[in-house]
Amino acid sequence: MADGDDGNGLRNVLVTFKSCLADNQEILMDPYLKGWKGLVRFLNTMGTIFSFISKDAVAKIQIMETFRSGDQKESYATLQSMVQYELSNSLVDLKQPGSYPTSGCRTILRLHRALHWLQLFLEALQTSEADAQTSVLCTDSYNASLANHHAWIIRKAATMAFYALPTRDAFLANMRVGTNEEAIAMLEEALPHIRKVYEVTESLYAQHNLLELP
Ligand SMILES: CCCCCCCC/C=C\CCCCCCCC(=O)N[C@@H](COP(=O)(O)O)[C@H](O)/C=C/CCCCCCCCCCCCC
Repeated sequence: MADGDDGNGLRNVLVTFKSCLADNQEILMDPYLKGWKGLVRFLNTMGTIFSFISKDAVAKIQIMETFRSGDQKESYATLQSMVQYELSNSLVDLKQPGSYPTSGCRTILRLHRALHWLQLFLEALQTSEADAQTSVLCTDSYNASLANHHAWIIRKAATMAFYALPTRDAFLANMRVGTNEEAIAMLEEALPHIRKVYEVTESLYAQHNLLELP
């Protein structure tokens, strides 16, 4: 099984985000990346039309995994230690693209924005009516989050791909956590942890003026 999925469907993937938060409120890098890997694995079950999205996510996960296995791996143990290390060593392009196009801060910012999309999408899915269209839920969540940071061509391609999403029933079944009711209950359980990870990261990035990294 790939990381982030032990064969019991999306429950284990989403619950991974619960283990991101250390006792000192820092965000642990390894479970954060493990959660993303599980999400990408789930996305890959939706069809090749989503490949361009999963490839970008995989590339970003790999950048971070390389940091986590390199000389400075301890500096990348948490999002907080990464920010501290990269800023104090001037390893981040703060205003315009330059010498550090794949800094950890920049790379995590892209995943962080995508986590906001995920939060909004899961909230919409959880509260939606049985006849709701997943493509509409996904488009609305995307437009309220990630789309604001994407070029026109990416927005167009993403919005087109969303039309290929399965019906709400098929989507919930694909999560492999039991009945629709059980899947919705699982979302309710996982969402507070995803929200918390998003909020702590948002606050960390805001505190260091990192929310608009090029
Ligand atoms: C119970 C529901 C579970 C839902 C599970 C969803 C699984 C989603 C898995 C992965 C999400 C993909 C994360 C994409 C990260 C995108 C990062 C990004 O913004 N990259 C752009 C900017 O990067 P730089 O150029 O600055 O390096 C890049 O341009 C993007 C390229 C690809 C297109 C990204 C579109 C993102 C749409 C996200 C919605 C995914 C829809 C999944 C539908 C289930």
